[in-house]
Amino acid sequence: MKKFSILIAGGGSTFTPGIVLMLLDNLDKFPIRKLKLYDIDKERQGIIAGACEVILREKAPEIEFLATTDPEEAFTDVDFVMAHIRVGKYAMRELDEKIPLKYGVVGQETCGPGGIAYGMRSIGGVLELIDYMEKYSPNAWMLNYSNPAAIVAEATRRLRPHSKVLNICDMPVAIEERMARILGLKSRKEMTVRYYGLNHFGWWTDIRDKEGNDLMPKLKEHVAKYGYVVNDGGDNQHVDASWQDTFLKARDVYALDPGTLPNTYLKYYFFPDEVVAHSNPNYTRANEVMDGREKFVFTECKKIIENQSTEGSALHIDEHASYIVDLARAIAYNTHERMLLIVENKGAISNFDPTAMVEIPCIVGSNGPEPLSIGEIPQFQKGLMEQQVSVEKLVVEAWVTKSYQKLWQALTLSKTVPSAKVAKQILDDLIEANKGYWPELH
Ligand SMILES: NC(=O)c1ccc[n+]([C@@H]2O[C@H](COP(=O)([O-])OP(=O)(O)OC[C@H]3O[C@@H](n4cnc5c(N)ncnc54)[C@H](O)[C@@H]3O)[C@@H](O)[C@H]2O)c1
Ligand SMILES: O=P(O)(O)OC[C@H]1O[C@H](O[C@H]2[C@H](O)[C@@H](O)[C@@H](O)O[C@@H]2CO)[C@H](O)[C@@H](O)[C@@H]1O
Ligand SMILES: [Mn+2]
Repeated sequence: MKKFSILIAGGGSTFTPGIVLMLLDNLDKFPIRKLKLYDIDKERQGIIAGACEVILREKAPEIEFLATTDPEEAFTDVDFVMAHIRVGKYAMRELDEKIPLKYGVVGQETCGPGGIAYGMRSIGGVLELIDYMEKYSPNAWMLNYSNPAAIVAEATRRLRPHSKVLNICDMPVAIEERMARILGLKSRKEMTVRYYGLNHFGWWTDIRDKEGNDLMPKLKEHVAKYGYVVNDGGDNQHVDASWQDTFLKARDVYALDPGTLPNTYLKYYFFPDEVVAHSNPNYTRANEVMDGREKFVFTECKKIIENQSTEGSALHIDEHASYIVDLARAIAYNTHERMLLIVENKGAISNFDPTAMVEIPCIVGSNGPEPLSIGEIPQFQKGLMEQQVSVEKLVVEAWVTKSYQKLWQALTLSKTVPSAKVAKQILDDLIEANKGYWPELH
């Protein structure tokens, strides 16, 4: 069996140890000969890498391991690049969230002005990774889950149309795991789903078991009462109260269109006033993550380094992330797995912009994804998606042409922003905050 060489780009990510543990747990399905980490922050990556080195020594000493900030060393002899970079790190996420809140607007990592600001930072970073990959390992595939995935995907479509990049998000995976729990199934893989939308902006229209039985009625009954909150508390990644609020709020999001089941992120577009009212402008999700996941992961990694052992470590396998192995296997072994990916519409949603990057089921094989046909979508979803996809396209246009005007239009068009005046105030603050990260706009 062929063994693969994997590069994790954004090696210093809080998700890296969980993903490495997950990869090691799946070696029988996806054998690895080399595992490399790449980041531009040597110090941050060094802590994660120090722990990963110990983990590998204990669990799979045969795998060659390397952490580097040198692109050539990182990207040479690689089969898959797993990309999860956060350009500007949590310090900039904090500003993305706090600046809009100053003006009474949703402050969120990937939605509204925060997502737009993050997009303007991420495009260059992700394109750079693609270029390194194509220079040093032209046969490799990039599995990209760097956010904001919608804007990044539009940028890759427009600026690197022939690159082997697959854009994917794990929010539907996390929700489907909850659905499986609600239904009493062992795994989300017992369900076959139909879903469409944009990234962090979509709906399930049909969910069946392998015999073809309709599972939507039971799920709807649950979601109408409890959203996606599950009795057993769910998974270990979403214990924070803010995530529980989001899963519960799906109940109200669902009420808007009881014919479908919604992605949790729609709450930021349907209930922005409530989201703002419940936000603390001085302590946002970025602060929660820095005080929670980041502190936890880095403390645990430092302990492992100090002890040169994982004994007693609280780091856990990121089981959610096994969708990444499914995706890599689909390419490597031509499995034809059915997965939700962010791909160019090209008529799959027949009454929607063919050039939009949409999140829909695809059959994935060695040649990449083959999107399934969705057909016509209703007026409500179509209207929402047209507005949102225009925001995403305008951001990429603004980045390419360095246009202040286009970015102002993007902010004004976002459903989360009340007026052009507020859009301009937020934009001017964001420009100041993002100096050195965004292209200079004129
Ligand atoms: N698509 C999804 O569903 C999904 C799910 C979870 C996380 N994510 C994304 O994964 C990423 C990592 O999240 P995190 O919370 O662990 O962030 P993090 O800040 O802990 O890690 C990101 C790392 O990226 C590095 N980085 C920044 N710019 C870089 C560049 N140009 N080249 C190489 N490395 C660079 C940083 O130095 C940092 O170490 C984010 O983009 C996040 O939004 C996506
Ligand atoms: O606020 P954060 O940084 O905790 O989460 C933001 C991300 O939320 C989603 O990812 C979840 C994912 O759904 C879950 O399976 C697990 O891996 O945790 C992730 C982080 O909580 C979303 O899909 C991402 O795009 C966001 O970045
Ligand atoms: Mn996501």
